[in-house]
Amino acid sequence: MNRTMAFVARKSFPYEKPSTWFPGHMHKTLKKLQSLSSKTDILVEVRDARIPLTSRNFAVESILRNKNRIIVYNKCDLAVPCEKSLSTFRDEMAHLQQSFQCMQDWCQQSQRVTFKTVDASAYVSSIPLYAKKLLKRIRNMSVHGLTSNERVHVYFVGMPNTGKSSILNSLRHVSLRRSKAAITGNHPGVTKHFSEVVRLLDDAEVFMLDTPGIMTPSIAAPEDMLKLSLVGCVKEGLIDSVTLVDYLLFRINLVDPSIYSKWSLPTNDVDEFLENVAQKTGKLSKGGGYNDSTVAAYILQTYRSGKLGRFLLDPTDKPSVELRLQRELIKSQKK
Ligand SMILES: Nc1nc2c(ncn2[C@@H]2O[C@H](COP(=O)(O)OP(=O)(O)OP(=O)(O)O)[C@@H](O)[C@H]2O)c(=O)[nH]1
Repeated sequence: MNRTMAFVARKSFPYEKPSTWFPGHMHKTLKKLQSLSSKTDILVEVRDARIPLTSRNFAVESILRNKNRIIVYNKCDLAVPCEKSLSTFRDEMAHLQQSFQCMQDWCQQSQRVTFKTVDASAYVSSIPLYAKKLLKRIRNMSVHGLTSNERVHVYFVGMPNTGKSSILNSLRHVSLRRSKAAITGNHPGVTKHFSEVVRLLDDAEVFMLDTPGIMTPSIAAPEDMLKLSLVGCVKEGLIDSVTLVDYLLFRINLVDPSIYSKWSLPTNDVDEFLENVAQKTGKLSKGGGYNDSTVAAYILQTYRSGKLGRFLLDPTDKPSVELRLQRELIKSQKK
């Protein structure tokens, strides 16, 4: 039997560090979001489609629950390989939404709080069709809540680097043909303050605001930090890059080890993997050594640009989702 056929992937990845990343500007943002009171405001919550559960910020759930909310699963181009799987993804997200709804119904009965309609959609910020659909949703929601000259503010909220500013820019471009209003960047924490108010519609008083990305003050499970770091929601360097590549290797092996066949035979050994990648990409020194951080950074960059498999890092089956929501509930009650 050859090595590829005999390969057995690891079943678990032990990781116990319960750290989070919650600098001062996130704390301020959380407080400011808490003070928003207008009934007509709309919150567009941007999540990363690769981690639909982990990029759900349970710390802001209590803030968002009385608001008109649209959930956007952005970066679908990095999470699902083709249009066919996009429709499966949409079904999975609809199912997820039902689970969230069940939890909300439970909270509603036990804690006497109310939730407004939540609308969820898949998104890719560079595709105008998605922007047009989102624009239509926002228009319907705003016009519904408007009286004469009342203003509607649309806030873009979510974890760092999920694409909030990019979505704001794409909407503005599609609606008004205007150029970028928000600064974007390929690392987390680019937006540090609430942005200026910018117009979204020219025939109604609907305006948009970008807000800084916020993480949760504590995390529901230690593995969350690995996932958030892998997709780039967390500051670079917080988790060692070789550990991240090891986790990525673990996750790819569960999906399909042939994803990295151009570099290496299937392996569970991160050192062997790094060495093979270094060799195949010309990163070995004359003496045969390699810099593991440089090779790890290259692998992470390849994954983040969608060139190393497109798959979800969160399980979306019913028992996993329920377990996840229970954990979140316990965490948010402990605060
Ligand atoms: N592949 C892909 N990349 C995207 C998408 N949307 C945004 N990006 C990229 O993701 C990175 C982060 O985008 P931003 O719009 O700055 O994200 P943000 O949520 O405003 O970031 P913070 O300021 O950290 O809160 C940028 O490099 C964007 O080009 C998408 O749909 N697909």
